[in-house]
Amino acid sequence: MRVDRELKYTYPTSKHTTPLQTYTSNHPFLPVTNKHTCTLPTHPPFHQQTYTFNPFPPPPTPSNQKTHLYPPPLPPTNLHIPNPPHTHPSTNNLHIQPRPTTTYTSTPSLPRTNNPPPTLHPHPPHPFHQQTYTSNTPPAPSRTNPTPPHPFHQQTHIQQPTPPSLTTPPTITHHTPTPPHPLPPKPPHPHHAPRRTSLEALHRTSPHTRVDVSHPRGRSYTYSSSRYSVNDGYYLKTSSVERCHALAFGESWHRRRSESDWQKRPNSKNKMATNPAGTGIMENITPSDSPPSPFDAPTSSPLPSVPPNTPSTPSPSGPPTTPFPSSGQPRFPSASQNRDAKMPDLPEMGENESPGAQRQSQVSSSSRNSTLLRKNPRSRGASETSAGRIDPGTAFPPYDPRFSLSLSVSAANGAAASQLPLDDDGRKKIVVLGSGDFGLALATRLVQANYRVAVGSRDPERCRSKVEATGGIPMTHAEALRESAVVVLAVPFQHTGSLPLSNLANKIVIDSESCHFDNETMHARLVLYRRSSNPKDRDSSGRSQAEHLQNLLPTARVVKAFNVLSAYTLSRGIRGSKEVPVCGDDKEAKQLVSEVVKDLRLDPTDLGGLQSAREVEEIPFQFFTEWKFGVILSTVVWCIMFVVTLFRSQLCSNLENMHKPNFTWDWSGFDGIVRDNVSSSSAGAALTLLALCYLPGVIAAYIQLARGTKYSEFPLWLDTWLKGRKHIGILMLWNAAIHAILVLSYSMGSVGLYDDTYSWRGPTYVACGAFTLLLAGVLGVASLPSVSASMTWREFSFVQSRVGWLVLLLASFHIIFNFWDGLIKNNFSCYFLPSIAQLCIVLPLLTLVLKLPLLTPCVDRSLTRIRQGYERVSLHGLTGV
Ligand SMILES: NC(=O)C1=CN([C@@H]2O[C@H](COP(=O)(O)OP(=O)(O)OC[C@H]3O[C@@H](n4cnc5c(N)ncnc54)[C@H](OP(=O)(O)O)[C@@H]3O)[C@@H](O)[C@H]2O)C=CC1
Ligand SMILES: [Cu+2]
Repeated sequence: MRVDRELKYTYPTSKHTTPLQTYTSNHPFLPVTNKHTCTLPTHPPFHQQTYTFNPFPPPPTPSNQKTHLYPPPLPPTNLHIPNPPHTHPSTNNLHIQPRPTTTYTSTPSLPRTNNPPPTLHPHPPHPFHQQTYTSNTPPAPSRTNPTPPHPFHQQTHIQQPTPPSLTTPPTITHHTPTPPHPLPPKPPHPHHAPRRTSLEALHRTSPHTRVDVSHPRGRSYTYSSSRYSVNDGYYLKTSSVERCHALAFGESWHRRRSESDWQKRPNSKNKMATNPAGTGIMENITPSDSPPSPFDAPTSSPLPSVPPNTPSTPSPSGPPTTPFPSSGQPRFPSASQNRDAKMPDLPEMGENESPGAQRQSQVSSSSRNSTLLRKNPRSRGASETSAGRIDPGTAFPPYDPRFSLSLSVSAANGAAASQLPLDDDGRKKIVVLGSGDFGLALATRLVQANYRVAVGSRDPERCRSKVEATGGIPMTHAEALRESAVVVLAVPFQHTGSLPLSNLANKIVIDSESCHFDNETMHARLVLYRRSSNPKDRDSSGRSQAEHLQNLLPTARVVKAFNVLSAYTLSRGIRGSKEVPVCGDDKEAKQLVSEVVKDLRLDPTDLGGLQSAREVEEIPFQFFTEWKFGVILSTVVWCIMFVVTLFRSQLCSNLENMHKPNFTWDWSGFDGIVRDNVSSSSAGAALTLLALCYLPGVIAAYIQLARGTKYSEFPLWLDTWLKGRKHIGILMLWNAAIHAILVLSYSMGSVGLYDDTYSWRGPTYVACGAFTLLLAGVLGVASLPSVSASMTWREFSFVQSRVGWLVLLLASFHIIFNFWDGLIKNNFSCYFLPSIAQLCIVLPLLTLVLKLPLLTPCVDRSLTRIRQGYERVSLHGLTGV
């Protein structure tokens, strides 16, 4: 008796869009038992499959001789056996024969188990029974071109991908069938969906790929070392990656800030959408740029998917992505990623225009750096390519939104770093040129890290004592350069020409210079660099010193590093970790320098190519760049409040009486300026700033809902606003604290809390104020990088979003209960100026009112889907399904 057996595995690949994928293979199983488990030894447990065997094994025939030791790559989540002749009409099944058939369909709605699938047919199929395998995909080929079936094995193969072989991992092909139903398929319940982390999927598709994951929040160094090894790859726990909306290949989830930026990386999105193994699994790795927001429904599948049939190339009409750096997070010409990766993108990593392989190597770097790179609004080109993605729903965004996720991937088979030469004692040898403050401080740290440091000087005898005090060895430049192939330049750039440059040929030269020490020169250079909005001009006029050095030393491999440190902190010993951006065009040299940085107990951050040095060199000279927006905003708000209180409390009474005879200026009211005006101005400013923390997220949500996609750019003002929320929040806390302190110190006695006029409102509003202050403090503390780094993403999101909204509500009640009557009434005195309570309650109420519709289930669901990558109308011209 011969039975041809086919197993058909159908499973959903995408939550919203997907056509079911069907894998069919012939398995002449042995009839040992009717239960057998095959496990792929090199894969995670979810590969375990259970097979049920037909008791009637077919003898090998020419058409049926393939032996598969391993099951197909993706296991059936369930085998669902409908009554053979009746299949649901909506599945577009093809029935060749109405005779007894065995139909295997996996349905996402059934719980996935490891139990053996049910017997293939309630009755053992007759060997000659024709078996028909149905698929949810249109079976046109089999209808039009039916291969004459073997007389004993009449079969209809609606889809027959290449069966898995023993040696090469099977590939999964994507089919883009007509959607069987006009409505998108219901997303599988998260518990039923196959649980694969993004990195597991990545690991499966590219098992020899190394994945570095850093935490989406906080400075990258916090998590830069968190790697979890699995087999020969790396993966991170589900929660970490999925919650962060991990990104594939560390790129492409960045938001594109401008057309020119987009043009710099025309293939970035393609890189994300097409995975190297061609398996399509990568679609589970979502380029979702925004971290989970308050609107992210917990019911969403852990891995939001991108519609597979959505072209990944953007429309030529404009930059398609959302504002985020997602993070997330990329401004560098080399780095992108993700997010943007934002991020984002990470979500917004450094993005470089450099194409191809160089770009790949930069990808890993770009994600990383971001914390150190403050966005300079004036230098949009290269720097802004790394735009981070921000979660509009979280009031205090991560320390650097470009870090919403930094996920970098680099090929593990890349060249290994060359080794530093060792001395007889096994110490690594390195050269420091220059015996100035920085050279000596660096030498000290290197010696502490068990390096043999040759300090090159124009006059070794003169600096001998200083150098020897560090543990270094004073030498002439030429002597020192014979010591090692790795040289740190600790000589001011303008004196580089007096060094024996020919001796630097073929060496790895670490340029530690930030900017010219000469203020005038430095200023000139920065102006030159920032003046032009055209990246081309900047390339020609604003080249970094590291690039100049590379031009000067064409055979050397220049790496920029250490410039963000100061001699002072180096010599005193840095507590904890410190991020040190490293950039250079030579990957191997960069890797080696990174090792040196690590040896000094610092955290190297790969920023990609040497061009990134343009921004790296400016880092030490940035001056509260990120705070600018928040400080200006809060100052303006506070001043408005103060002027209003000044008029209403002090000026108006005088101004209105000025025309009266015998008018004399009444100064009595001015006594309370510090006590009352400052207190109420601070209170009003605090409440307004709190609303301003949450308002942009609400506006962003409406924009996303209106556009039906998150892959479109927010207006610049909104983008700036979103990114400034953290600082606005901290300044809000500052104002609230001032108000609380002043009220407690001066006003408590005069408030009359327990007057009859206040009745229950007195204690209530005070309690609201107290809780507001307390919870606002929690918000502020949770936004500290060290604190947020210790929280999970969900905890962080909960605090910044849910608790934040609660604070806004309590603060509004604090005002409402206090000024119960005065909120509505206005006696229109004092030039129609509103009272401070009326003024400061407007924005909170507006924000709360706008937020309410977003909480309704249908709107919430739509928004959640959009933020998971669903596009109602794709930017690429296709309609999302
Ligand atoms: N100071 C700091 O905190 C930091 C400095 N840096 C960078 O490190 C570099 C050195 O800084 P720093 O040590 O503070 O500077 P210093 O002026 O203290 O030292 C510079 C050293 O360079 C050598 N030098 C000076 N003039 C010449 C010349 N004409 N030809 C050859 N060598 C010369 C001298 O060493 P000798 O007499 O032995 O030849 C001198 O000690 C700079 O590029 C700076 O940007 C980077 C980060 C922090
Ligand atoms: Cu108050």
